[in-house]
Amino acid sequence: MNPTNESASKMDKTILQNCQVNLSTEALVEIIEKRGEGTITANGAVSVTTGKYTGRSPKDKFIVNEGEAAEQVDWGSINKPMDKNSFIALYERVLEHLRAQDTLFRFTGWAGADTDYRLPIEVITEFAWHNLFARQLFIREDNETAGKHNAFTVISAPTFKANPKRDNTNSEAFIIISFEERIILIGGTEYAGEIKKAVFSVMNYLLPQQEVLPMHCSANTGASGDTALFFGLSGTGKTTLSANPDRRLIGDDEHGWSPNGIFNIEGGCYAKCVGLSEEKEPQIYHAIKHGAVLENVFCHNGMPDYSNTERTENTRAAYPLAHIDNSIFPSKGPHPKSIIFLTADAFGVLPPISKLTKEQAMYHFLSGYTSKLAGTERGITAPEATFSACFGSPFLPLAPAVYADMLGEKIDQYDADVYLINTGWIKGPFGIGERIPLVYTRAMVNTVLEQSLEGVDTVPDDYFGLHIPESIPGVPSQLLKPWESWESYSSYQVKAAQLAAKFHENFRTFTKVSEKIKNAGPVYQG
Ligand SMILES: Nc1ncnc2c1ncn2[C@@H]1O[C@H](COP(=O)(O)OP(=O)(O)O)[C@@H](O)[C@H]1O
Ligand SMILES: C=C(OP(=O)(O)O)C(=O)O
Ligand SMILES: [Mn+2]
Repeated sequence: MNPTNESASKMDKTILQNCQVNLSTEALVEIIEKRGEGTITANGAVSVTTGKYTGRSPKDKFIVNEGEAAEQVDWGSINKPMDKNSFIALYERVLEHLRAQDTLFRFTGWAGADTDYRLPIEVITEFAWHNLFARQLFIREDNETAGKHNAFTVISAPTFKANPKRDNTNSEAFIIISFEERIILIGGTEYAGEIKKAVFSVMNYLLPQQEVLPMHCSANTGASGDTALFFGLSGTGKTTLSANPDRRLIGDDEHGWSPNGIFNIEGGCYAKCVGLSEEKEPQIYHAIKHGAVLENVFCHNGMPDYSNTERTENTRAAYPLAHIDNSIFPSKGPHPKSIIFLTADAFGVLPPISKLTKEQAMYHFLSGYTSKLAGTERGITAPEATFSACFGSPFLPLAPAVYADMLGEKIDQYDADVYLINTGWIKGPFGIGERIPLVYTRAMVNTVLEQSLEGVDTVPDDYFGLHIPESIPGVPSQLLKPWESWESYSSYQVKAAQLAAKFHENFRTFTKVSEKIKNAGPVYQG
């Protein structure tokens, strides 16, 4: 069976005949320019804007309440149900809309770099640039056609606007997953991040059925095959910190952990561009070239201006892994030795680095304390403290405990060390000032990855019960102990107590967790 063939698709003939399939990067770039969808910047990338939706729109996301999913999904404010009839009616309307287009684009490929666990996907888009995005972000066809059946179909119809009253959506935008029909239906929004994160949500449902842990993390590996994972909610540094000239990149955002090791779900990266500079992030800076897609980046005379946040703070660059010179293909790696939880603390009280015990690791994974950064979700305009279970709750169709239990077993089985690294804000003389400088975070990460923290003395922290290393080469010691940046210990105490209370309050929702894990939270009880 030829995977690009119509027989591999569930889509109707009229639509398939209207699709240009798996066009080359060059052909897509040419079409994008010709159709006026985007312009070519001085560095050769395609530059597009996405109108009103410049970040994900979690309120517009639904899962169809049907079949097995009805039982399995952890329904609530994140996983909102849509009834099957509403879904089918809206799907038919979107198909009608697609049939009326002059041309459509179809990408066929895979999610999952491990051939044992990959999911066949097809992405049908109205816009050529969304197709280029899919080509760069997912895994392209190879000559193997084995397993290429029952593909999950992603439909991106941004110019179709829903009518909430008629269609039972929340707004004109919608992101709807049907596990039974194997369809992701996206409309009303042009933000390409919805496409990749919806596929990730699907993998978060399907992989645990195969005993594989899906993870919202980046991954890289050192010369000796020492793999590291970097978990973190959007904007905490997964992409930035996994790009490291001394280590090989596996992937920047979504991975599976199987009995074979780690595999990337994707074939490309989606980097935040705000404040991007050649000096601080050279690999990402140079990955933005012909074939890359820039989203909502302001350009002056064709020159990208990464400092401009006029359209959004959530400016993005999508490029294939091959644009990073030391990336691994196929993107797989051995079982991890080091696991880093990235958090961006906006209170200025969490230490920039601490080593976690096994119980603390479970506690912090379930808590997922961090800040939502401006722009990645609609309505977020300043850093906002949040608890996002497993550092990725918007993408988890199942209960957090499912993923946490799997992680705990794997940490035990492969004896991985777990660290909490805070890439958030530190107290300055005039308040919660700047973000911890990237050079220092990189120094901390490198120390962890070189296993150089073994045997280093630690200082306990009075509020969170964390173990803080006394010193790290290249990092001012004062920075390691957050209270030393405050004008007085008592002013630090006020904020630390507030945050500890938030941790406890949030953790009350995890009723089934063992006492040992419950007790691994902040030592300060209020
Ligand atoms: N200390 C730091 N550690 C990591 N990232 C930082 C730090 N300070 C500033 N940043 C910036 O924060 C952003 C992190 O975003 P990114 O790596 O894309 O996050 P993620 O991949 O987790 O969504 C980048 O724009 C990076 O330049
Ligand atoms: C693309 C996104 O995630 P991340 O910032 O984790 O790459 C997103 O949250 O829209
Ligand atoms: Mn990222």
